[in-house]
Formats: sequence, structure tokens, C-alpha cells
Amino acid sequence: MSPRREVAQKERRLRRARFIERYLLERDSADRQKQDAAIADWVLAPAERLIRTEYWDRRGTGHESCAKKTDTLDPVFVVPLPMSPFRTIKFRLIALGVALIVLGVLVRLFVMLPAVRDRVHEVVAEAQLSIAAYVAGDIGRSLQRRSDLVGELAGTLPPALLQQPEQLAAWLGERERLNPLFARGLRVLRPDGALLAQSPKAAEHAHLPTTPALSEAGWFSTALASAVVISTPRRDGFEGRPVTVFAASVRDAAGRVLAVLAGESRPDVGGFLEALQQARLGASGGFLVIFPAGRLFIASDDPMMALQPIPDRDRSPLLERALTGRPGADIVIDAQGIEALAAIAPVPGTDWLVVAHRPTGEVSQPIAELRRLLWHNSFATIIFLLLVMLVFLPRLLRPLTTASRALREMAEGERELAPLPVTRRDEVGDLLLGFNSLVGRLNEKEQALLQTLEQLDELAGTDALTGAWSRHRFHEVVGREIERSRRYLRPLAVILLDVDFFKAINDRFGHGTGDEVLQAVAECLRGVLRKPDSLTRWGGEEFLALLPDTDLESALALAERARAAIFAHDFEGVGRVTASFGVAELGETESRDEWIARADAALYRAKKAGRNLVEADRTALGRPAAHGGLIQIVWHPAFESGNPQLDAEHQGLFDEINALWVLIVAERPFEELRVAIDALFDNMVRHFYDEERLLQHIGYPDLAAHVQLHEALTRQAAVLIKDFSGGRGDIGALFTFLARDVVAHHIASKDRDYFPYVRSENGGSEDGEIGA
Ligand SMILES: Nc1nc2c(ncn2[C@@H]2O[C@H](COP(=O)(O)OP(=O)(O)OP(=O)(O)O)[C@@H](O)[C@H]2O)c(=O)[nH]1
Repeated sequence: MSPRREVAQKERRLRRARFIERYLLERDSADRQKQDAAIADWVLAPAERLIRTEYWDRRGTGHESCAKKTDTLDPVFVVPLPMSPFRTIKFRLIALGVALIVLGVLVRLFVMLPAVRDRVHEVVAEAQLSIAAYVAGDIGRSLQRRSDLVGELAGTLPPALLQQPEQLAAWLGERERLNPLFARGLRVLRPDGALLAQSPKAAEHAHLPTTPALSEAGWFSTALASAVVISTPRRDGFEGRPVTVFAASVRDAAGRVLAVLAGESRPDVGGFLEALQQARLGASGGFLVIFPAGRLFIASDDPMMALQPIPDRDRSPLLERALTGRPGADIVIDAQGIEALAAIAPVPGTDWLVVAHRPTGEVSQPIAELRRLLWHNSFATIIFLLLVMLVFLPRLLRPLTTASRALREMAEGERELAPLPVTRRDEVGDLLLGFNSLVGRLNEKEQALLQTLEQLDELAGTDALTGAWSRHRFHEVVGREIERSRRYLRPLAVILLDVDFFKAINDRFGHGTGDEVLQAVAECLRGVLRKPDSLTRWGGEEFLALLPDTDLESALALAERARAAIFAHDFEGVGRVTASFGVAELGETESRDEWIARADAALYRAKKAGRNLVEADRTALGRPAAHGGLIQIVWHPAFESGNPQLDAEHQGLFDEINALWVLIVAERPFEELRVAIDALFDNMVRHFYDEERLLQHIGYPDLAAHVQLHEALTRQAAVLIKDFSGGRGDIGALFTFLARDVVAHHIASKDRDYFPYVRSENGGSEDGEIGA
């Protein structure tokens, strides 16, 4: 259905419900009562269906029998699909917790750790730079000490000794002993490079060629030209050991060069670089001394690299920068191809550089440990969180899960709609309070709806649950039955019954099952009652059977059969159910209410006596003896026209004439006769009217003549009744006119002329009622 039509339909229902409400409020007025039947037809029936359906839907008791009887209206509740475990709050909270932890880990891994690593590198680089600068300073001082010594010796060497080689050698030996800074001793060379004298240590190495060869030695020519010179370390030609020469010229007073004093030092053994070559920076870092201008490693923690040329691949941006005089610290790829943090500092007084290097892997070791710790920590946190959530969340959410289970059961009709206990004053408590107040309001509405339903049942005449008559209908009918019973002196009895312990059935099996029991009880009763008997839903679980033409003994027998039928019935899901019965026959003069009160008293006694019993009330027994032998007008099937309504009206007039005769014979008071005659006249006139409408409807050709007959009979009856009422007329004449002229001559004779027309038309409308 389109949304528009849906809305329109709902509005229509609403208007109808409002109309009913208004109607119910106002219907006490006399005028309204006349409209009951019509309204029940065109308004109340659909409205009742609507309200009843919504009522049962809302009760959600799965009351199928009732729901089946009603139109298919939109369901009020849509039962949700089963909840996926991934949509539960528990799962979402756990997922949120894990997501937050993972997010935290990722942030720490990819944002914080790199920042920390960079900062650690910076700090380590600064420290390494300081170390490099310190080492470079130390090397510079060692070199300086040696240069100073060579310069001092050259300056203090007596020129006269140059002519006395032996004394010169002794002098050198003496100096060497005092300052053993040159591992390969001291030598004095003539300006042409020839050896003049040498110290004992130098003599030990005399078998070695001069290192480096003077012809190639830049240091010698430099020493001739300037004060003190330090040669580039070179491997000696024989042992391949690194050697550095410190040299200074020996001059006379006029400043002429007389000789060159040279001290040879082994930087690696006992020299100024020995400690450096063995020193370690961290676990695997170390130091290098390089001579950038000569593209040479002067010293290295790797002995193989000492005095090796610097390969091009080692020329990192840092080295390039250092070569251009801007030392500093940076990440470089070292000679082994390993990423290292290198700090470069110049050696004062030389153009050498000290490199302090350390693999970045080692520098970043704390960061790697931190990362590992972070992973372990995160993993442990996730496990801990999961455990906490798995243990505590169910506890925390228990009120919510309990409430939602209860609500689902209520929605599915497995549980009575009722307030839920509020155990905590938190959000869930608030939710439950809201639900409970909603249930309260719903109950109020349900009560109002039930009342409306009962009123509707009253108006409709039938109880929707059991199909029995409503009290309203019973009261309409019972008056006529009492009248008929008294008129024809026929017995009339009622059976009042009440289902035993019905509250317990409701409490134990639910209202839905209780209703089914009531339906089954009604069925049992219907199976026992005869055609003219009627069954009324007297109250909640009380029924009343009205039994025309039945005396007390017969009613007792019937009640006993009904009791046995209920007792023998197997009520599905409930088992055995019993009922208690009270029976009373209408007394001669008692009112309707007195009569039913006696049946009720009998029922009460049956309950008191132990239930599942039939009790009779005989206190008002005694009716006038039947007037056997009286003349009666007897109905015959030949008088049937074929139209049920006309036939019913004809039969009613037969009955009323007979009843009038009984009253006349019984010499009932004038007033009683007058009431009966007035009623008979009214019914006769209404019948004529109905008959004429039908004849007009079917096109009866002699309608005009028939109408004239009706008018004549009506006129005549009115005159006779007026005379009788005024005390002038004779009741015998009036009765004779009514019995003979109206009933015998007209109804039983003249009316039969139109029977063929009625039969061929089937009496007007389909259900036999006289149409408009
Ligand atoms: N299911 C259902 N229950 C109803 C209906 N009308 C009334 N009732 C219930 O019927 C029960 C009647 O209980 P009581 O009056 O205490 O009588 P009982 O339990 O039958 O006990 P005794 O009559 O003493 O045997 C009440 O609980 C009413 O709520 C109805 O239409 N359907």
C-alpha cells in the first residue's frame, strides 16, 4: 500500500474511533437507542474489528482465533530480526578498546618513535662530535709535543757538533733517552740528504732505508725551507710500518741551513695514534684519522685500513663537507657499507681529521628496544583489556541484556507485558523507568480499550471472544421470553455457570490460554444446548443459558450434561477444567432480576459445595396451570409467503392473538388487556407497512386494492380499540374482529394472493429483509 493510502486509511480509522467514542458518551439519550442497530451495522462492526485487532496485536498474546476473525490490518509490532553478535554493545566496546590501543601503538610507532629516534641521534651526534674534537685535540697535542721537541733540538744543537759525528750521535742519544718520543730515533742529515749522525735507536734501524726516501720526501725540502715540518705518514719500504717524520733545520747564527734534524715516529706502536686505534666507540664504533688532502686513512680501528687511500665510495656528503673545512656529524655509509653516525673534527695544527663513527643500528638500539617493549606492552594491554571486558562487561551490561531479553519476550508474546524491576539508577535504569511508565500508560489505554470493546460487544449483541450473546442482547430478548412464557403458560429456565478456578488458569498459562479455555467452554455448552436455547456471556468467566419451554427438571438435566461435557473435554495445554452451575425456573410473579438472582444463589451454593456441581433453586417454583383445551389459532406451513420477515411478523401476530385470548380467558385486569391490545395493534400496523413496501418493491399488480384492505382493517381496529379503551366497546367483538377479520380472513387468506409474486422474486433482498 502506498504511504498516502496508508495515512488516509489510518485517518479514517481514527475518525471512526472518535465517532464511536462520542457516540458512546451520548448514546444514553432515547433517540440514540433507536439508532443502535444501524450504527452497529455500518460503524461499529468495522470499528470493533479495528479496535479488537489492535487490542490483540498490542497484547501480543498470539491470540490467533481472534485475530483470524478480524481483517488483516497492518501489524502493530514488527518483531526484529535476531541480533548479530557483531552489533552488540559488548562487541562494539571491545572493538573500540582494541581500536584505541592499536591506534595508540601506531601513533607511537610511526610518529613518536621516529621523533625520539631523531632526537637520540642528535644527542648522540653531539656527544660523538665532542669526543671526536677531544680526540683530535689530543692527537694535535701529541704532534705538537713532537714538533716542539724536534724544533727545540734543532735550535739547541751546537753547530760545532756537526763536524764531530761521534759526539753528535752521543748528543742525539742523550736527547733520545731524555725524550723517547721517536720510536725510530733521531737523525741529522746534511742539506744534501747525506746522514751525518744518528741516535742509537736510529742506528738499530740503520739497515732500513731512510723512510721515506729523501728524493721523494717533500718533508725534507720543506724542512730545509722552513722551521718544523711533520711528514705525511708513509709505510716504510721494508717492514711496511707506518712512519711519520718530524723535521727541523739546524741553522748557524746567520740563518744558513747547516743540517736537518729528523725524528721518526711510529704512530701505531707506542706512538700518538696507538691508543686511538685500539679505542672503541660503543660496542662496534671506533675512530679514524684521515688525511683528506692525500686521500689517505692515516689511522683506523681497522688495521687494514691504515695508510690506505680513501676509496671514492666512502666520500660521503659529510666527508666532502669536512674536506671543505666544515666538520660536523651526520649519517653516512661507512667503508663496510654499513649505515653509521659519523662525527668529524679537525686535528689542530694539521690538515688531518678525526672521525668518530658508530653504526646507527647501535645508536638506535634503545629505540629498537623501546619499540619491542611497545609491541609487548600493547599486546599485553589488548589481552588484558579483552579479559577485563569479557569478565566485567557482561556484569556491567547485565541489566541491559536482561531488560532487552524481557522486552523481546514481551514483544514475541512469550511473556506478559509488565513493568521491569529497576535495580540501578543509571542510564539503563532510566531506560527501564521510561519503559515502565510506558507500560503503565499502555495498561491504562488497554483498560480503556477493553471497556470500549465491552461496550461494542454490548452494542453488537455478541461477545467477540466466545460468540455468545452479550448481556445487552440477552436483556432485549429475555423480556419477550418472559412475556411469552407467561402468556402461554410455558416454563422458562436459566442456567448460570462459572468456570472454576479460572484465575489460576490465567495466572499459570497466561491470558491467551485463558481466553482459549473460555472459547472451548462456550463450544462445549453450545454442543449441549438445543436450538431455541441461547447462550450469553454473563461476565468474565460466567455464562448464562436461557432455556425457553423448559422446566426446572429438564434444565437441571441439561446443566448436568453441560457439566459433564466440560469435565470430559481435554483443554489443550491446560488439561481438565470444571465449572459450577446454578439453575432456576421463572417463578409466576417474580421479576427477571429476582429470577436470575436465584440462579446466581444456586451457583454460589454449587461453588461452596466444592465446585464442578449443579445446584437448583426451587424457592419460587409454582406457575399457573397451563390452559389446556383453549382454542388457539395454529400456524400452518401453508401460511408461509417465502419472505422470512413477513412470515415472522405473521407468526408474531398469530402468537399475540393467542396470548390475548389467554388473557381474556384468565380474566386479567382491564389495564393488562389494554397493553396487550395496543401492542398487537402497533405490530399489525407496522406489519401492514412492511408488507406494502415489499409488494411495491416486487411490483405486485393488486397493490392498490391490498392497501385499501389494510386501511379498512386499520380503521375498523382503531374504532373498536377506542371503544374498548373508552369502556364502551366489547372485548369479545374486538377479539373476534382481530382473530377472524385480521388473522383468519386477511393474513391466512387474502395475503396468500401475493405469495406467488413474493416467491418468484424471492422476497426482495437476498437475506429476506424488506429492502428500501
Ligand atoms: N483470559 C481471560 N480472563 C478473564 C476474562 N474475564 C475475566 N477474566 C479473569 O477471570 C478471573 C476470575 O477469577 P475469580 O473471580 O477470582 O474466580 P476463579 O478463579 O474462577 O475462582 P472460582 O470462581 O471461585 O472458582 C479473573 O482473574 C479475571 O481477570 C477474559 O475475557 N479472558
